[in-house]
Amino acid sequence: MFILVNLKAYPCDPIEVATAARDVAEASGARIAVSPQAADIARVADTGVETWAQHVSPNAHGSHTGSTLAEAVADNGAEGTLINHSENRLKLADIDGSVHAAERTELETIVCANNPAQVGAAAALGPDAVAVEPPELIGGDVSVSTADPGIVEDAVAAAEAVDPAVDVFCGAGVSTGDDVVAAGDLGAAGVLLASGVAKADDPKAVLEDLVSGI
Ligand SMILES: O=C(CO)COP(=O)(O)O
Repeated sequence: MFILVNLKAYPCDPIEVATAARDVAEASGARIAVSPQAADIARVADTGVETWAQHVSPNAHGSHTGSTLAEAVADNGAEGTLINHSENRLKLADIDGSVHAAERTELETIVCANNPAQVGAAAALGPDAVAVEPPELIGGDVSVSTADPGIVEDAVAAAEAVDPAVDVFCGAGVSTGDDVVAAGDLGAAGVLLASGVAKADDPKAVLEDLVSGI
C-alpha cells in the first residue's frame, strides 16, 4: 500500500511532516510520499522523502501567468502529482492536458474523482492511478473504507473495466492503520490522506500507526 499525505494548505510544518514520513518509510519499508504546497516542493524533496505536487497545469512554458508547470515541479524534486483534487477541480480537457504534461516530465500521476463513474472517465485518460474521494467524507473522522466501502469496490471495478493497468487509491477520513488495511482489502493500491497527519499533534506517531498493518 502506498500512503500519500496531502498537506493541502494546512498550517503545519511541511519539513516536520516530511522528515517524519521519510524516517517512517525507511524504518518500515512502506512507500510514503508527501504532497506539500508548490512553493515548498524543493525543501520537502531535500529531506529525501518522496515528494508529490498537489496539481500541475496543462500548460508548457509560455505566457501562462499563475501556472504550476510540470517541468518546474519535476525540476524541484517532485516525483509525481495529484490532478483534479476535489478541492481543485479541472475541466475534462485540462485533466487530459495535465496528465500529458506530467507524462512529458516523467511525473507519476493520480487523477482524483468523486465517484466510480468519474473514476472510469479518469482511467480512460491513462494516468498511473485514479483516486476516489467522496467529498462529503473529506476532512471527517470516519474513513471512506468504513463509511462507504461499496464506493471503493465500485471504483476498483470501474477502473478495471476501462484499463486494468490503472491503480485505484481511496481517500477521505483515513487516519489509522486499520483504515489502510481496510482500504487494501477493498482492492485499493494505496490511500490519500490529509487532516489525520497534517492536523496531528504528533505526525510521526500517526504515520507509524498508518503503516503498522501493511
Ligand atoms: O482530500 C484528501 C486527500 O487528498 C483527504 O483528506 P482527509 O484525509 O483530511 O479526509
